[in-house]
Parts: sequence; structure tokens; C-alpha cells
Amino acid sequence: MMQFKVIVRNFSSSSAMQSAIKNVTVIGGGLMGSGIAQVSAQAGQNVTLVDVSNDALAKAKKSIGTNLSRVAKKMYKDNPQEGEKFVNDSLGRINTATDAAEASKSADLVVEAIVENIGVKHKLFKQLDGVAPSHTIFASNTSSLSINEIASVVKRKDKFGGLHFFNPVPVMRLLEVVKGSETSEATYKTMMEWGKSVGKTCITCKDTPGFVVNRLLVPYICEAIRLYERGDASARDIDIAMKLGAGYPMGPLELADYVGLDTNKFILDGWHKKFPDQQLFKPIPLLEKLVAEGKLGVKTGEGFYKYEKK
Ligand SMILES: CCCCCCCCCCCCCC(=O)CC(=O)SCCNC(=O)CCNC(=O)[C@H](O)C(C)(C)COP(=O)(O)OP(=O)(O)OC[C@H]1O[C@@H](n2cnc3c(N)ncnc32)[C@H](O)[C@@H]1OP(=O)(O)O
Ligand SMILES: NC(=O)C1=CN([C@@H]2O[C@H](COP(=O)(O)OP(=O)(O)OC[C@H]3O[C@@H](n4cnc5c(N)ncnc54)[C@H](O)[C@@H]3O)[C@@H](O)[C@H]2O)C=CC1
Repeated sequence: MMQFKVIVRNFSSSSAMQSAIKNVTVIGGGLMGSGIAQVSAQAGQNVTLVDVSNDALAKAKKSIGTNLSRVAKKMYKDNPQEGEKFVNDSLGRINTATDAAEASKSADLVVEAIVENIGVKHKLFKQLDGVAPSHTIFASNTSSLSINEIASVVKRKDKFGGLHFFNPVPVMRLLEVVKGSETSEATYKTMMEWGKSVGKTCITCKDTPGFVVNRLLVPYICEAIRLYERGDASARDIDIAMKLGAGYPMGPLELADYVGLDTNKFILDGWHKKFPDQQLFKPIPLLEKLVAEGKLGVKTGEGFYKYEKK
């Protein structure tokens, strides 16, 4: 029988692979941005986390603190004092700000993790391009948009690429490093090195819709929702089927709730607009209904399932 082993990697700054990137600005302190800020700080980098309000930033810092403690519990299980130091040191490397332009002035790397909307991303990068130092690399954590399209509004197209993390960022080991058509080799190399420095296994992908993982995951989740919508099986049974029958850690509907149904909808709408003849990307009435009702999944306490607030 095949044996599985849980691998706990050491992220402390002394053991982390060195990277040319010392100062990272992460824009968007939601589900993904807070995780990206966390793994960067764990790796010893100086992080500025930006969001639109101090409330959002306070929420992000609280969740980073909780998740750092989960990591420390595993990494320092025999030395809780060191664990506490790791948490405090990592938190101490994260500053917060509400002015993205100001926060990008000292960045070697800007990672954008704001809402999945091309107009909003364009507005942000256009503004940052005018103020960030010329050496600063810009990266988007987009799930489904084209890196070339996002980069179209900046002059530094050679210093723009995709850094696509997975949720939950501190746990998921993969980073997709996406080369746009004008991303330079030097930028690509720095992004790969930086990815390794924050503890991820990096794969390279061209700027193709969904990159590798979401190209496969989106049709899978869409089909699961349609199966449920048709009444062919209950949500619970669909999820159990894929966990026990295919060995996935989460079922597709649990995963859709975990990712956020609003993000799912942004992705589906965007791909439907781009590929109107593709049946797989046709709007799903049940998804439209849940999002319209504000049932966005885990983050709002209800999606396909109900969640208790912790
Ligand atoms: C809906 C309409 C269709 C439209 C299109 C659909 C599109 C959808 C496509 C995706 C959209 C965008 C997403 C994207 O771009 C890419 C993604 O991120 S896809 C998501 C990838 N992630 C997964 O697949 C997650 C799969 N799940 C898991 O791996 C596990 O279930 C999980 C680790 C999340 C939780 O594990 P579980 O055993 O269930 O629970 P525990 O709570 O016990 O956790 C286990 C272990 O891990 C530690 N841990 C968990 N979370 C964190 C954290 N945030 N930080 C630190 N540590 C964490 C926890 O402490 C446990 O540690 P132990 O020591 O083992 O106790
Ligand atoms: N949710 C997921 O599982 C994954 C999402 N992504 C991508 O990551 C990005 C972020 O997604 P999530 O973290 O899930 O979203 P989220 O909704 O949890 O967080 C987005 C954050 O960005 C902030 N924001 C919005 N506009 C801003 C601006 N102009 N300046 C500063 N902050 C701003 C919001 O206030 C919010 O806190 C999206 O592009 C998404 O496609 C990528 C991988 C996985």
C-alpha cells in the first residue's frame, strides 16, 4: 500500500532560500492577499499589506495571526517559545496601508490580489506604474484573467507576470508562475526564485485561460453544480463521492464555497463572455441566485452549505 507522509517545511528566514526580493507589497488583504503576505513574512521579507479600509486590514492581520499560530504549532511542536517568537517576528514584518501608490514606492515586488475584475485591476496597475521604482516587478494573482490583458495598461510589460497561489496559501504547496508574452527572462527568473523563497514548488505556464489548475478545475466544479441543480444527487453526496471515490481533500461544492461563490461567478462570467459557444462556461442559474442573495460561501457563512462563525 502506498504510504503518505505529511511534510512540514521550515519557513524561518534563516533557512529560506535567498531571493533578490526584500520588500513585497501585497495589494488586497482578503482570502489570498493575507495568505501571500503571511508566507512572505514567514520567509523573512518586509511586507506591506494594502486594502481599501483599516477594518479590512485589521481582519486580515487577525486571520494571519491565527494561521501563523497553526503553522508554528506544527513547526515548533517541541519548542512553543520559539513558536511564539516565530509568530511575533513574522507579524512584525507586516505593515499595513490603505494607499497602494505610496506603499508601492519602496517595493521590489508588488503582488496584486484584489477582486477578479479587469477594470479594477487596470485602474490599480496604471496608477502604480507611474509611481513604483523602475526595477519593481508587478505580478497578478488572478485566477482566470489574461496576464497580457492585465499588463496592457503598464509601460513595464517586461517586468509583469503572473504569480498564481492556491487557497489556503500557507498550506497549498504549488505556485503557478505565468509568463506573459512580454515578460523578460530576468523577471521570470526572479519570480521563480521568489516563489521558492516563500516555500512553494513552482511550475511555469504560458498565459493561457485558467493556466493549468483552473483550466481543469473550473469545468469540474461547474459540472458538479449542474449535477446538484438538476437534482441528480444531494450536495453532500456529490462531495462525499469525489472525496471517497476520487481521493480529493474537499468535494467540489465544498471547494466552491471555500473559494468564494462571487469569485467563482466572476470567473465563469468572464470565460462565458470570452468563449460564448463553450457550453461548459454557460451561466448557472443556481450560482447566480446564491450570489444575488449574498450567499458567497464560507466567508459569508452560507453558500451550498451553512457555516458557523468562528
Ligand atoms: C461555482 C461555479 C463554477 C464556476 C467556476 C468555478 C471556478 C472554481 C475554480 C477555482 C477558482 C479560483 C481558485 C483558484 O484560483 C485556485 C485555488 O486556490 S483552487 C483551491 C485549491 N485548494 C484546494 O483544493 C483545497 C483542498 N482542501 C484541502 O487541502 C484541505 O481540505 C484543507 C487544507 C483546506 C483543510 O484540511 P482539513 O483536513 O479539511 O482541515 P483542517 O482544518 O484540519 O486542516 C488541516 C491542516 O492544515 C492546517 N491549515 C488549514 N488551513 C490553514 C491555514 N489557512 N493556514 C495554516 N494552516 C492551515 C490545519 O491547521 C491542519 O493542521 P494539522 O496540524 O494537520 O491539524
Ligand atoms: N479565492 C480563491 O480561492 C483564489 C482567488 N484567487 C484570485 O485572487 C484575487 C483575490 O481573491 P480573494 O482573495 O479570494 O478575494 P477577496 O474578496 O477575499 O479579497 C479581495 C480584497 O481586495 C480588496 N480590494 C478590492 N479592491 C481593492 C483595491 N483597489 N485596492 C486594495 N484592495 C482592494 C478587498 O477589499 C478585499 O479585501 C482574485 O484575482 C482571485 O481570482 C487566486 C487563487 C485562489
